[in-house]
Amino acid sequence: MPGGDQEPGRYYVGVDVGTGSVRAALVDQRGTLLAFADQAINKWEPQFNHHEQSSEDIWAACCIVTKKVVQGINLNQIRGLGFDATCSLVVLDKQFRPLPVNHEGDSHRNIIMWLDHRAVSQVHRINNTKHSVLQYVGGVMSVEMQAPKLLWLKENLRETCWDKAGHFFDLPDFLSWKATGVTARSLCSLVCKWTYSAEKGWDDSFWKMIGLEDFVSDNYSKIGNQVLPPGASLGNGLTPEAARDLGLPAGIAVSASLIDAHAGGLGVIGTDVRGHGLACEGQPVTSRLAVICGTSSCHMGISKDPIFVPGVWGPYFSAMVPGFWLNEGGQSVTGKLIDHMVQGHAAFPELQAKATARCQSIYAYLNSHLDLIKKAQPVGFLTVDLHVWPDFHGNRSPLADLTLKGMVTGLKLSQDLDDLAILYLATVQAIAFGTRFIIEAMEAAGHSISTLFLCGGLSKNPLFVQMHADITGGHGKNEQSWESCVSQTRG
Ligand SMILES: Nc1ncnc2c1ncn2[C@@H]1O[C@H](COP(=O)(O)OP(=O)(O)O)[C@@H](O)[C@H]1O
Ligand SMILES: O=C(CO)[C@H](O)[C@H](O)COP(=O)(O)O
Repeated sequence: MPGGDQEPGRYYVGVDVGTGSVRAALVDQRGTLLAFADQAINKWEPQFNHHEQSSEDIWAACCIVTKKVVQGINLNQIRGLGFDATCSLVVLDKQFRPLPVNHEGDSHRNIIMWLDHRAVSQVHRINNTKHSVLQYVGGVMSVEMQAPKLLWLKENLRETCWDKAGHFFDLPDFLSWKATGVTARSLCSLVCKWTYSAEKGWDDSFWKMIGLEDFVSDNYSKIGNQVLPPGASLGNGLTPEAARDLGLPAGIAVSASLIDAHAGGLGVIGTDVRGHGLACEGQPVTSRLAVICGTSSCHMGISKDPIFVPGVWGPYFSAMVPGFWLNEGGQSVTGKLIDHMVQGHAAFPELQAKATARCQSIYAYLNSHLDLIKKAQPVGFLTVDLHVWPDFHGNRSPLADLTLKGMVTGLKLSQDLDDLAILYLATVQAIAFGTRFIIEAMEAAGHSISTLFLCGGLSKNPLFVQMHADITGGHGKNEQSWESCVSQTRG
């Protein structure tokens, strides 16, 4: 029986909502993974830089994967359920029905996704205020945070959305509300994406200064005036309605949520490394950097005292590890960029056909193709005259410049599979240099990092992991002192 020694098994269900899919895991009381399921979710891009999703669609996917992982177990032994998700903005009316976040008036699409860059004018105006809350987001607010998106809705969809809205949720908090009926928000989402302070709460002057005084006058009821630490038990647990949807018994404990990157960071940063000869063994946990790499990459470093890193989000108190400050560096597109480069190349159909013939993923095929063409030289040398600048969706950290664009130099007229493989390698290397750039900024501000812990979909790619180890390893230090571990807690 899963989970069992002599004592009856106790089970826990975790639901992870990424950008491209929803995953559920069933674990026992020791954290052993017993079952896993995933389900793709829909995304819409009605205009360039507008990215939308549907909260109903995402909830339905959560129900499908949860039902799958609990198949065949005694449901009465399930003790808890928790959610993490991307920090996308969910909009509901006063009766908790979806509202459109688009000009088409399609209320099914009621989520502005985290990577949506529609609120450029709004975020420039917010940054021009130089308000003191901006110190806690790296000095510059990102267009991917919630305040500029809310202002965009007020300025662009006043009648169809803003005036009717009753609730604006971060997606992780939407999911815990949907499961329990409790509208309390997680400290994780409010601190990291909404300018809430763990110590001082909301800052009225910020919302008034940016033209969203509406929230102050109704005591923040639409964006959250009850805040709980991640992991806190919500209300009376799973409601009968949500229990029916998910195929679980009513009343199971449901915890306040985490943002997906923070759940991944929490999952890997405390890893027991004894006996692996890693640089961080016996060192404080603050010498570790969790890198959560999926559609994007998030670089999570913690400290005992607040550290202000220009262009790196935070410091956020208790937003990931209780009692520690968090700095969060990030690259807005990494997995998405690799997919974009590979799928857009003229040799992509040939790659697909060859990978399928060998029953391999395209990335496993590309990695073995690079091994073949590198001959005796190290694989990294294949890109001596081909270089990629990876900011195709702006630079989240440490430049904090959403206007930046991508670049490729060194292109030739040929477009065969060798060219595709080398372009893929150059893209992976560029992303790894981006990580190094972020670490350098964090170290210049006071962090001291010796070991990277990778998780997420890209950590399944050995080339991605190796390039991160090689490229961050020489970073002004003893070459031997840097290492990368891979721990797959997600995806
Ligand atoms: N086995 C693999 N090898 C290489 N890349 C992978 C593999 N599995 C997933 N990926 C890449 O990881 C990214 C998705 O990671 P994931 O953690 O699922 O993302 P998200 O949480 O954003 O939905 C995609 O770009 C995908 O191509
Ligand atoms: O901003 C975030 C975390 O702070 C987003 O949730 C994240 O970048 C999207 O995550 P993923 O790449 O795993 O889908």
